Amino acid sequence: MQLPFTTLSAFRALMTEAPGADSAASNAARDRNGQLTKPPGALGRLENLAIWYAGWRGDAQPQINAPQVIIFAGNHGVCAQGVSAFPAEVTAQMVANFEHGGAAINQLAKAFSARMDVHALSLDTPTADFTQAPAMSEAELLEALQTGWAAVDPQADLLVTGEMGIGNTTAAAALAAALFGGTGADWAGRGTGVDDAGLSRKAAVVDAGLALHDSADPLEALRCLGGRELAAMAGAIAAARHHRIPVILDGFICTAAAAVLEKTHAGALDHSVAGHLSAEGAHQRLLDALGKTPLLNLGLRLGEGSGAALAIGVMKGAIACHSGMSTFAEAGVSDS
Ligand SMILES: O=C(O)c1ccc[n+]([C@@H]2O[C@H](COP(=O)([O-])O)[C@@H](O)[C@H]2O)c1
Ligand SMILES: Cc1cc2nc[nH]c2cc1C
Repeated sequence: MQLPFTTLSAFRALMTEAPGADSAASNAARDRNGQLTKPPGALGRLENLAIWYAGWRGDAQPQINAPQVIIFAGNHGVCAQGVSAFPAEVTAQMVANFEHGGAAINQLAKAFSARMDVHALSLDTPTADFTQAPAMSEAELLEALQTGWAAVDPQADLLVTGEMGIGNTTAAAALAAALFGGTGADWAGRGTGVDDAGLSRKAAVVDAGLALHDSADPLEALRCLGGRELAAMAGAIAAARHHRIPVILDGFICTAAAAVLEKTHAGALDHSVAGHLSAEGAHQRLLDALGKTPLLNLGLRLGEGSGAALAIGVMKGAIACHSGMSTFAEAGVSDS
């Protein structure tokens, strides 16, 4: 596949040139929504979701036939600081589990008839410990962005990006702090389940990373504090915008990765909806900073795209109603 960018500056430029929604399609969808056999507004958020989706697809009466779930995996040097309840080997072990169909996301993707792809990014070469050095070189960041971009099927009509990476809630917390301000204590959470001492350690590790790196530029923050799977998610979400594929964001790590795009170019996440609110403490703060309201709040803190995959069902429901319902005139129902 021919990639549209081979440098970080070309990636930045692509973001500024990215297409917007088709306002004729969203206006026609809004008009159709007003004629469907229900009291005005009775389908709640489903109504605006359908109009939003129609705008991005350029079709006032769209279908969802080809959702894609992509899981990116990466390893993190910052695990050396004792920031996770699990050992780093679990990342590769879970990739094998994804490949054999045994993880939660395999079942959720199947339940909503989504294609699922798994991309492990250089698991044998973890990123550098960001308390000591930038997590990635520019070349490594570029490669991960490109992997993410190329992973998106241009024919998909809905995208979920998920991740697997022991230690990545620490990377995501550091990234969120660099993008939105605040300290480690504001953004660190329990991840896979660290105890109180682990939580304080994570906050201090984030503060050490913030003190070491000049991360005023969002892509530079991603390079210094993030990780390969975060960069790949950012690349995939940017590619989805390029192809006008709506995106459902997953939990804390996915949202932090996506936030890099929004901070690089305001409006870059207009094609994205927050699938769920993770139980990871700072996810609400992150969604607030992005102005996104999650579709679901089920107490999940798994990652691997699970909350977003569940929200495929909500999106499918919204589109089934919008595109399949009869209008008052068609059904012979009195509209007032
Ligand atoms: O998506 C979330 O909000 C989320 C919250 C807590 C943990 N996780 C998952 O757990 C792993 C990171 O946790 P940790 O404790 O190793 O930083 C990683 O594989 C994530 O997919 C994910
Ligand atoms: C077992 C396990 C499964 C996961 N899936 C996503 N992150 C995870 C972290 C752990 C530890």
